[in-house]
Amino acid sequence: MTGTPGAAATRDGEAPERSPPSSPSYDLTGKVMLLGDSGVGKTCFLIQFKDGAFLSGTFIATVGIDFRNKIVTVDGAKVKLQIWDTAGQERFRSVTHAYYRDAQALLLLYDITNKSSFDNIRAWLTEIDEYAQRDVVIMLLGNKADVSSERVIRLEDGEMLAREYGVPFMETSAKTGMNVELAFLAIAKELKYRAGRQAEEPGFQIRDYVESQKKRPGCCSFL
Ligand SMILES: Nc1nc2c(ncn2[C@@H]2O[C@H](COP(=O)(O)OP(=O)(O)OP(=O)(O)O)[C@@H](O)[C@H]2O)c(=O)[nH]1
Repeated sequence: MTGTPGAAATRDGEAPERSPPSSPSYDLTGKVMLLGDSGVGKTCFLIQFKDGAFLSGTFIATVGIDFRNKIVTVDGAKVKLQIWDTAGQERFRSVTHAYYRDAQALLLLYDITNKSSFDNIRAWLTEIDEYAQRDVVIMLLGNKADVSSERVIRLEDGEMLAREYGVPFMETSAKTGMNVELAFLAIAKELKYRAGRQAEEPGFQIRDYVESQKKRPGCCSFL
């Protein structure tokens, strides 16, 4: 929601590229980018994860790029996630392209109440193919699952698209918090698995993990 074009904000009072301190309070770090059309809820998704709060009211589009850090614990390891919130508006694309190559994971959001945000997912995936690392972790998220009365994209449509591209998928709500933490935890688990991967180890499968953990819209009392 805030930021300066072409420059990374330092909201946490910490420069994003600064080297870790001599005895870091985490075991590994990972860069995660939030992508998707303007208004799908990327900033709210990040704030819900970081602060457990939902920003309602006037929509203020992100300018350029912004970031927040959060440390999560997975399987006994502390993973510091450096999360980049990008501007969805077309005019900021050249700014965000520069950040793709450093990202280990991408959360690609559409809005279940906005058909064009879903239709544009293919274009986002083409862009990812062009600018991101080959082995980047991608997760597709259908956000605003709390607004069932305005839904235009069915759960099955999201599932089908994700299957086509071989990526994990969930519907989420930055408002209620549904599946928000799970999305980041799954990414952190995948990054931890990759960092310590042993040839003989049975592989961690992020899609299986997400399928086993996710909540479906309407399933839960907090919706
Ligand atoms: N009901 C509901 N509203 C949401 C949700 N997430 C975001 N919103 C609303 O959607 C609007 C856009 O949210 P943002 O998080 O600013 O969208 P964005 O994707 O960051 O937009 P850009 O910064 O332009 O890329 C705001 O009015 C939010 O309050 C959600 O899960 N449920």
